[in-house]
Parts: sequence; structure tokens; C-alpha cells
Amino acid sequence: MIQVKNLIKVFGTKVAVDDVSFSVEKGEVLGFLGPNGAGKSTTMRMVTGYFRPTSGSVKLCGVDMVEEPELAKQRLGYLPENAPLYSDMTVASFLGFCAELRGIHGAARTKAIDRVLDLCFLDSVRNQSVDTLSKGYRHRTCFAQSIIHDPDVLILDEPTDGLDPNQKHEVRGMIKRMGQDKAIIFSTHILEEVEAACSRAIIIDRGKIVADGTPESLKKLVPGAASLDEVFRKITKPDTAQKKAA
Ligand SMILES: Nc1ncnc2c1ncn2[C@@H]1O[C@H](COP(=O)(O)OP(=O)(O)OP(=O)(O)O)[C@@H](O)[C@H]1O
Repeated sequence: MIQVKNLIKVFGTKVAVDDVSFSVEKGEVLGFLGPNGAGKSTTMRMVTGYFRPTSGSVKLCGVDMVEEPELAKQRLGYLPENAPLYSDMTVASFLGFCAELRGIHGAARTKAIDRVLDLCFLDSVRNQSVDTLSKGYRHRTCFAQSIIHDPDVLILDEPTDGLDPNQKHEVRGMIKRMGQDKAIIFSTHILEEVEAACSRAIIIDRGKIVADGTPESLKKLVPGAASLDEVFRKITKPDTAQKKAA
């Protein structure tokens, strides 16, 4: 469902993403890992059509993101790192507004709102104004807007960032459930999250993929490693080390 081929993004003299290729099939939840500045957000922004690649291609459900962006984006739900919300709207009216933007009207709109309120456990706050929500509910509202049109492909940039442990647990559960019939990529710095929610993970370092496999197979990359955390530390360089080397 997601096909990324030889993706490169250069900012000035900085090669942020350096020849990255991978694909994600329906039913897969792919964790996207890497140290700060590794190129995760830049890759995701190219997959979502927000950045145009310097070279390489992205196809969603067979549709090329550069050649047919509108068609490709119809298949896509995106939760950016700092998702915007209209704070004076109620949760239900905000989601209704997002549905309209996606071309969902009338009875289908009502159905779509009810579906995401239920999926994201937002029913109890449906008539509450967005600016009075707690951080966790606000975050779930952002999540709900990204799936209002029931997309085949879902891209989530650090979807549990800033949530409390209960909320993190809930969001991971949501991702895992939704992953059964979608192709999902999500970036995270929390390695236990990958073991809890992902069927596969990619580790990216200085713009290049350095590991790709199931959480179990990644653990075997470093003999004797007891956790993904240990594998991650052994095969990536910390941001500070990169600065020293530069
Ligand atoms: N718009 C931009 N202009 C110039 N450089 C950029 C731009 N966006 C990202 N970069 C650079 O590209 C590199 C990769 O950044 P990116 O945000 O993709 O990393 P990341 O893996 O998402 O990091 P983090 O975990 O800190 O969010 C960094 O060196 C960053 O400074």
C-alpha cells in the first residue's frame, strides 16, 4: 500500500534523507525509529506529500504522490507532530468540519463522526469545546481527524508524545487495532512502543536505513542484546556524536 523508492531529500548542503526505500503492506504497523535529526520527519513529510522529494518516488495504493497528489492524499490520514485544532469548536463540530473538507456530507458525515468518536474514546466529550479539553483528549481529537475518512494508509508522527502512561497504552492499542486493515507508519522514540504495537520496524540513522525487520529479528542483529533499546544504541550514533564528527 505504501511504496517508497530511492527517496532523497537535500536541504542546501544537508542530505536529510539519503536513498531510502521500503514498502508497507495492508495489515502492517511499521515503527519508524532513529535518533534526533536522523530524517524520520522529513521522510514522513515526503510520504504525505508535504515535502517534494529531491529525487525518488512515493506511491500510496499505487498512486504517485508527486504526479497525482490529490488522489494519493485521499487514501491517506496524517497525524503531524504538532497537529492544529480549531479551539472554539466542539469536538463533534470540529470532526464534522474535517469530514466536510474530505468531501463527506449528510448522513455519511454523521456516521463518520460517530465512528471516530467511538474509536478514539471521545464520546464523553463530543459536545465539549476543544479549548477546554485535557492534553490527552485534545491529542485523541487530532488522531480522530486523521482517520475521519477511513484512510487505507495512516502516517503518525510521534503519536504518543506528551501523553500519560494510560493514554499511551490506549493510543498504542488503537494503532494496533487499526493496523489490522490499514498500512500504518508511526515514528517514535519509545522502543517499548515498537514491541507493543508494531509488526515491523525500520531504524534510520543519518538519513539511511540501518535496520529493517520484526522487533524480534532486530534484537538478533546485536548478539547478546536483551532489548531493542540496546540494539538501537549499538547501531545508531547519538546526535551529539554526529555534531562532534561534523
Ligand atoms: N526545512 C528544513 N530545512 C533545512 N534543514 C532541515 C529542514 N527540515 C529538517 N532539516 C534537517 O534535516 C535533518 C533531518 O531532520 P528530521 O526532522 O527529519 O529528523 P528527525 O529524525 O525527525 O528528528 P527528531 O527525532 O529530532 O524529530 C536534520 O539535520 C534537520 O536539521
